[in-house]
Amino acid sequence: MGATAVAFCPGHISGYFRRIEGETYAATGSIGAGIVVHEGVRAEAACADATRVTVLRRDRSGAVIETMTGSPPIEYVLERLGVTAAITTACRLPIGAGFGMSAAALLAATTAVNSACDLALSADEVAALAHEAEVVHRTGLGDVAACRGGGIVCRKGPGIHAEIVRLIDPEAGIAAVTLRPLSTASVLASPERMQAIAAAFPEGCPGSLEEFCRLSRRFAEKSGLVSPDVRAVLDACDRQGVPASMTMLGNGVFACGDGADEALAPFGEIYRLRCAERGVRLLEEGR
Ligand SMILES: Nc1ncnc2c1ncn2[C@@H]1O[C@H](COP(=O)(O)OP(=O)(O)OP(=O)(O)O)[C@@H](O)[C@H]1O
Ligand SMILES: CC(C)(CO)[C@@H](O)C(=O)[O-]
Repeated sequence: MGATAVAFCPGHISGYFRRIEGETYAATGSIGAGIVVHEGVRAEAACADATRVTVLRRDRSGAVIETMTGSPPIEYVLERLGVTAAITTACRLPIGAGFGMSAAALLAATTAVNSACDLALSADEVAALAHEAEVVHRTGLGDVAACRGGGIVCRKGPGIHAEIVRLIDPEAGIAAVTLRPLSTASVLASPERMQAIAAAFPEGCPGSLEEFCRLSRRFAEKSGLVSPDVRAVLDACDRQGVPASMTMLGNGVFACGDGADEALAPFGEIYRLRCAERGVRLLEEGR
């Protein structure tokens, strides 16, 4: 085992997006809006003789509830860097539920490996690699760009260098539930779905959490992505006058403002999330 490092990256709930296809990975991604949330992925890395990635899910109290081995996008980054490392990621939010866990895991793991293995990559180089891995593995398009910082974000171009408007509002809180996982790759690989998504894209950036919820809902309705079980949750929110939309891309719902908890309570475990003020960061370095 070599040196170790720990990094954290917040998650990101995408409310609406449009894919942008470029000539390179860097020019490929999405535009759209989302909210960076205070919960995310913590990654611990140690430079080692062989690569091993362990993925942990924890419950509210911190106890491990699921352990998985391997993460193709993270392994891709290590290969591109020509290093081997032992990496453990841990998150409380579910994977495949539209909380951007793949991007958060990639940014946190790459940041930790950069330090543990003394690679001296810049923050831009770390993010470019994480973004490339997302595009190659179809696990996301705009989440890496979003969770480099905090806020309610509006991405105006694809990739990590495009303009991003960030509305940092620590008071902005949402509640979310997830019904079952939805593979991001399965949606991104479907030309019909991508066409409906492109046609549903609303112009403009949200000026508030409330507007973000409203634009997201308009997009969700037009996109054809709302499944019957997501519809039942949205109907319940509508009946109670709580703005809500679908987590992109997961079979889940996020609801904004007063009454959000009560509206979502019958449908499963509620994740109470605050708008994050900061993005990915290194937490610890050890020799
Ligand atoms: N916490 C994590 N640690 C390591 N790898 C992860 C983690 N979360 C996701 N991944 C990798 O990303 C793959 C696909 O994730 P997927 O894009 O479906 O989920 P997500 O990013 O949580 O959801 P979404 O993109 O809809 O927000 C997983 O199979 C895994 O390889
Ligand atoms: C494609 C996507 C919805 C998956 O989470 C997200 O990466 C985005 O908004 O580009």
